[in-house]
Amino acid sequence: MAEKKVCEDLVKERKKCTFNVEELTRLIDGGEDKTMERREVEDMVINAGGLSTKDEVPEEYLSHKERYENAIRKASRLFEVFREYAKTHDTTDAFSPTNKYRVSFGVVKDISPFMLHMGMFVPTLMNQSDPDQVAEWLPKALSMQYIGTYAQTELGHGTFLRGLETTATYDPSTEEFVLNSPTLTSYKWWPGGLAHTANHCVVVAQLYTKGVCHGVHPFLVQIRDLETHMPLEGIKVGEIGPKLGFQTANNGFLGFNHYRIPRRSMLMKNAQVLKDGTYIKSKNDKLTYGTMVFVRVLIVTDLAYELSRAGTIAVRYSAVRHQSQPKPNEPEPQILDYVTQQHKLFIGVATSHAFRVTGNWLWNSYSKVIKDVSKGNMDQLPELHALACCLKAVCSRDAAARVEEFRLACGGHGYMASSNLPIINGIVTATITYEGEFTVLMLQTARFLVKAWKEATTGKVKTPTVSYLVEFFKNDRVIWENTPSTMIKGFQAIAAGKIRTAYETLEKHVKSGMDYEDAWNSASVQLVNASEAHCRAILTEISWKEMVRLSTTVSPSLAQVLLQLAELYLIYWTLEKRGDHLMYSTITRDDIQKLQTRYEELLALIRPNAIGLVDAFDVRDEILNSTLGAYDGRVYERLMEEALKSPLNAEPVNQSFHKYLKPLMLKAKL
Ligand SMILES: CCCCC/C=C\C/C=C\C/C=C\CCC(=O)SCCNC(=O)CCNC(=O)[C@H](O)C(C)(C)COP(=O)(O)OP(=O)(O)OC[C@H]1O[C@@H](n2cnc3c(N)ncnc32)[C@H](O)[C@@H]1OP(=O)(O)O
Ligand SMILES: Cc1cc2nc3c(=O)[nH]c(=O)nc-3n(C[C@H](O)[C@H](O)[C@H](O)COP(=O)(O)OP(=O)(O)OC[C@H]3O[C@@H](n4cnc5c(N)ncnc54)[C@H](O)[C@@H]3O)c2cc1C
Repeated sequence: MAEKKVCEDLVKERKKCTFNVEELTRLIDGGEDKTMERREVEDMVINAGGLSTKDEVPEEYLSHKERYENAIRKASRLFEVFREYAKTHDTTDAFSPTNKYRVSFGVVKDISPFMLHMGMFVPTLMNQSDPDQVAEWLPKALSMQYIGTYAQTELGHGTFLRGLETTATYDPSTEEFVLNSPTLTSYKWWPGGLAHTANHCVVVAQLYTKGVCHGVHPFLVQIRDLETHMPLEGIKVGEIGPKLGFQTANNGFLGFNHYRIPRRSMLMKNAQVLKDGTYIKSKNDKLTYGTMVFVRVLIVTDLAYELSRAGTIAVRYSAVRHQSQPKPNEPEPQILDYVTQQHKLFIGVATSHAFRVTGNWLWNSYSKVIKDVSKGNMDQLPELHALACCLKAVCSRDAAARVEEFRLACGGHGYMASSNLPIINGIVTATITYEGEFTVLMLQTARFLVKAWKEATTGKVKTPTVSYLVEFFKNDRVIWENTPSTMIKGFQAIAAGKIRTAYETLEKHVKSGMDYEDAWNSASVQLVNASEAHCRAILTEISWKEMVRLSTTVSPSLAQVLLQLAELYLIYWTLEKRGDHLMYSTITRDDIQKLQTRYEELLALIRPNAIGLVDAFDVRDEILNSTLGAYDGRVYERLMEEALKSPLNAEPVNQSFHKYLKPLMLKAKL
């Protein structure tokens, strides 16, 4: 088939670009070799038989059941393709931010029913099992003989893990654990793939041995027969029903009726139960929560990727869409030329870069701390936990806001399922809740910050990410200059100031006679604000420093663009938080006006590169799945082509006319 022509607007936009798009793509991927490899994987998947979505009825028209079956068919075929690839390639980076397997969105549009298998089941087996268990289970999980999920949340409790009700009681006479769901609220509820996909799962349950409860621990549990896939006796399993998004994730429920599993089914890297029922404690009981920390860390770079998908759609559409006539007798401008539109779009693009570089930095910190933990050194674990919590929470909330802004920037067409913005919205919004709910994670970081504040009052802090607190003691009002380093110092002063205020409020409540827990609750709005401010201080500092560092590794033309994006991100947030800056620095109305002017200058400087910037994200049309965002910009043609796929358009008159409308019309005549 002849290549369809690229829309003239996009041809012109691409000519305006001042930097080498391919150079930026390689930087985003982490190097030329990574870009080549990613493209190789994408070509392999897109061209593999049985995976193309091109000529299919769009999945939104399928029933709930058909949609799941379609997702399973494709996810299975995709796995086969990857299995072939893994025979000759190193695939370990599937568990790192540079993972090249995001191509799966080109196969299953929404969430794959295998997401939890690769995202949490396999990592938990790898990181929580002892070496013998890893040797036995991991090959089976990696080859999909064991299809798994991570079953922790229950109907009654998701946040409060110590409150989980599922029990695993050790019976030394048979050397087995007895799993039981004593109440309705103890049923597992939510795990992805649990409903009809998984035959195994990691179950988090309260461990009882010798009549003593030792808290929650992970167990590997078979739930379905490997031949027939029937639920095993003592297992009640099913699907929880439609949700806002995640339609093909196959989220399920699970109950146990005195269901027996062998002693060695407990994941025993950290804690153990011996044959006689003796309990050996973990060096640190929070190691059981390790998979959650791992996923929270990965979510930050994944959000950057989702922003790159949504941004590509909205920016390309904005270059193709013309609307209104500000100047009489002149053509309608591209909506991308409206400065308000640039304000909606460019901060989303800049945020994608800020999250990617901060996410990579967080991943490096995580890898270092986990290495230390494996040698028995847990010193940095609290700081890592505090960082992962607030970054996951704030980035997911910001990303959801940015995706919504991208959708709004596409006007009515952004509301179409065929734009793919609604599905991306559903995927991103879910991250605010799963893997630790927003407020709950912010309060975890606040616990750390309160301790850090107490430490800082002695003039020293042990952890580098809060060293700014000591600076604040010397000078609690930053002397303002409109420079990046002052803006960063400003965010640190705001964080320190808000931590101090929250801490003082907490102390005041305690001194007034409140229990610490009640005082904490009373101060919790301020504590969440303090966590947010701390996170903004981290995001602004790390994203700026990383972008500056990267700019020294690329050509001058690209360096200029990277610095513009980094500055835009800093100024955007300085302006957003101008009230806070007024409290903790000498910033003046005049400084703020100058920053606003600079912000608008940056929008104008970025404008010619808008299409180049999203082209550099290099999200293929097959992965973008969007009528509005395709590389060729044939927006209207695609919207019509997709509309014509509606089953309602298969016949000129729908039968409901004869059944309902006609009788209604006839009655009107009487
Ligand atoms: C955009 C697409 C993204 C794609 C991402 C990629 C892959 C994704 C794959 C799968 C994800 C898909 C679906 C999601 C699946 C799930 O949601 S799984 C379920 C997740 N559940 C949670 O996250 C539960 C949240 N709750 C908790 O983590 C804990 O219960 C709690 C809130 C932290 C409280 O725990 P508790 O035991 O009560 O602790 P307490 O508050 O008393 O604190 C005690 C001290 O322990 C410290 N601590 C707590 N957690 C950790 C930890 N993980 N590591 C280190 N330390 C920890 C805490 O700070 C306290 O310290 P103090 O010194 O006492 O202050
Ligand atoms: C799409 C999706 C996929 C998921 N996949 C999985 C999965 O695969 N496996 C799995 O085990 N789980 C999964 N979950 C469950 C998820 O991890 C939990 O829903 C999440 O951790 C939040 O817990 P919760 O639902 O109990 O919320 P709740 O804790 O009940 O939250 C409700 C409200 O109460 C507030 N609140 C609760 N505790 C406190 C507190 N201490 N202080 C202040 N406010 C508080 C919260 O801020 C929130 O506003 C999934 C959830 C979703 C939405």
